[in-house]
Amino acid sequence: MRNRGGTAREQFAARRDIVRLLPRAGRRLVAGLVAVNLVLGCLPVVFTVATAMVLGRVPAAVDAGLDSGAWDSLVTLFGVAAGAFVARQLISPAERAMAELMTRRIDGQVYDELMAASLRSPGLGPLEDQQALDALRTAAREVEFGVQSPGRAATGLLALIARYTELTGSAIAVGVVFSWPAAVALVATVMLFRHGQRGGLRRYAKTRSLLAADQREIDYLRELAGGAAAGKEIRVFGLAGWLRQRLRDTHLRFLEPLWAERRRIYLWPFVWFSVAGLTVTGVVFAVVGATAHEMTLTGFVLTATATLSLLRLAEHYPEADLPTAIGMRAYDSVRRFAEHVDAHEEDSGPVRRQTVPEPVAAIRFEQVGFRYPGHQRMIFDGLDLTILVGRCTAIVGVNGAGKTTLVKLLARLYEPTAGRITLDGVDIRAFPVEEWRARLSVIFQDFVRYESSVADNVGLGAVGFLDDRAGIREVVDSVGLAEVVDRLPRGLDTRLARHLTDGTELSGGQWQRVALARALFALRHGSRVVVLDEPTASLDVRAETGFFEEFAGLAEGATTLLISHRFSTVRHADLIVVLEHGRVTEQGGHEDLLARDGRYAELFRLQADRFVDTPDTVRAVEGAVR
Ligand SMILES: Nc1ncnc2c1ncn2[C@@H]1O[C@H](COP(=O)(O)OP(=O)(O)OP(=O)(O)O)[C@@H](O)[C@H]1O
Repeated sequence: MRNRGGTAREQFAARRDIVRLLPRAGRRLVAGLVAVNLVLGCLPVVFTVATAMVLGRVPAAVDAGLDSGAWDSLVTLFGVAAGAFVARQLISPAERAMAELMTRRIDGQVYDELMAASLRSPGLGPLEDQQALDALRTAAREVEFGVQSPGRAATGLLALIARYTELTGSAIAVGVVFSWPAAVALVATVMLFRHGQRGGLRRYAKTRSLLAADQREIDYLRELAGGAAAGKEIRVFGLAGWLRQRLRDTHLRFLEPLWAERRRIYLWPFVWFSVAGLTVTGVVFAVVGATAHEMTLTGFVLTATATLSLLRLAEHYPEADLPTAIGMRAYDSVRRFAEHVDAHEEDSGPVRRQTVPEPVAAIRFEQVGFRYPGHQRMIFDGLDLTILVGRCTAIVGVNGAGKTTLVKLLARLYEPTAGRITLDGVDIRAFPVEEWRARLSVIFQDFVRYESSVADNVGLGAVGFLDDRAGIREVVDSVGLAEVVDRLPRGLDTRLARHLTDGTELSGGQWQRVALARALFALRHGSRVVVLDEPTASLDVRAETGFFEEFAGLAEGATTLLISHRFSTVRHADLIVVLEHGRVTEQGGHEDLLARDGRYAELFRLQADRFVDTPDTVRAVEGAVR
């Protein structure tokens, strides 16, 4: 991770990075904000000088009377001071509006960059890599809410122009009318104090970044407490108290180091500033007092007010200090995330551009080895598996055997760490990943329930054909959803989300049929291989019994990979493969495997027994009821 903020060189690099972001806001806006900040920096100096001159000239003007030139010049100077004051009041809101616009433009582009990096990744690697996820979440949170974002860092940097212009102007005033050494001493005091304070802020920023994991846990717990997803279980299990306590503990763990750091930032600079500031002011005023008889009234007033203005500039600049200290961390995170994505991309080897041929014989896993990034455990080790084209292959295995992982490898969401997967002898890495995926239609166990219309939920199986309404209608009817859809208030256009106006919610089984329809729709539009991960998990017994015949009819001719715990679902498959300990341990037809009396037969009988009323099971159930 880049460590911003330690040495002067790193601070310079951080500033340079902010400057590089500025052109994203548009040259005219940047030039406008620079000009406005320069003016905002000059106006207080003009006000101070004009006021001092007004005060210095009052005695002479009073002596000379209302019709005198001295009185006129007094009125003119008063007009200048008042003008400077009013102009500042008017220009400040304009500066804030321009700064808002700049923040939005820069953050918008940085967010786009982040999303592009996130979606650019062909695989899931970066989204399951803990460090990459940390970077993604930090970046997304800051940029999305624009609190301490890169956009704020950019506007904060420009706001410094106003502060330092005022500082320079006030120092010049003190130097010209009083003493250059005093001006230098005052500026040095101001800068020293600023340095100390910014050091504190940098430490604060660092502490904050070290607490990213706690911040993530807070986000998660908040989502859990406020979201509908966990709402049922929290209420049924009475988890509200546990959740509140955990939120409180995590919050405290997160906030306590921050509070401590904040105390250090506010307390010690305040003490040092008081000591140093009072000493320098005391010395300046002592010298002013001693030489007052040699000074004009204007010089005296100007020295006093400019000195006080200068010292006021040693304070914390809320519009600039925190945003420049923290804002770029989000941008660093965007870059770190993009680097992770690129690193994962390199892992998947060079992209070759061979066109995916029409499958003829088989897809083969050849001596495939795989472990998840960042994990040591081999999920597959020397896996050989053949998926025959045009046939239905079923994969069975206990929980955690690697069935879903196998699908992820097939869809190239991950690449094997050893061996290869081939289509008719060609390594699938030779095909452009998006072209390969267009030939696959995968419905995962946790398929996505898009908060969109029924038509979209089906049509997203082949996004280029979303306007094929007739095709969507046909697959919806073929999976037995016709009646359900006809009863919906807006038919196919009903949105499937209860919280949306006119939206509705489907049952688990109905959703599963929607997912099946999505797979079938993909098949109509160019996909050749259908993969269904637990397709009957939410179907009722009647629907499950008929599932295989129905689906086989609908997906006629397609290569099907079926993953299920339910043996009643897989028993009709052409080939059943038992996956265990990262390898294929048995394969064959249902009857074959039963006759072999191995693992498949054992698991099949175990499941079948649950549905057969043997005297033993009847006795057991009756005993349990009594
Ligand atoms: N993203 C991941 N990162 C690390 N390990 C993972 C990841 N996903 C799965 N695993 C591990 O890989 C193994 C295989 O998981 P997989 O989901 O493929 O099993 P499965 O056979 O589909 O299980 P189930 O029948 O329960 O759905 C498990 O031990 C799991 O802990």
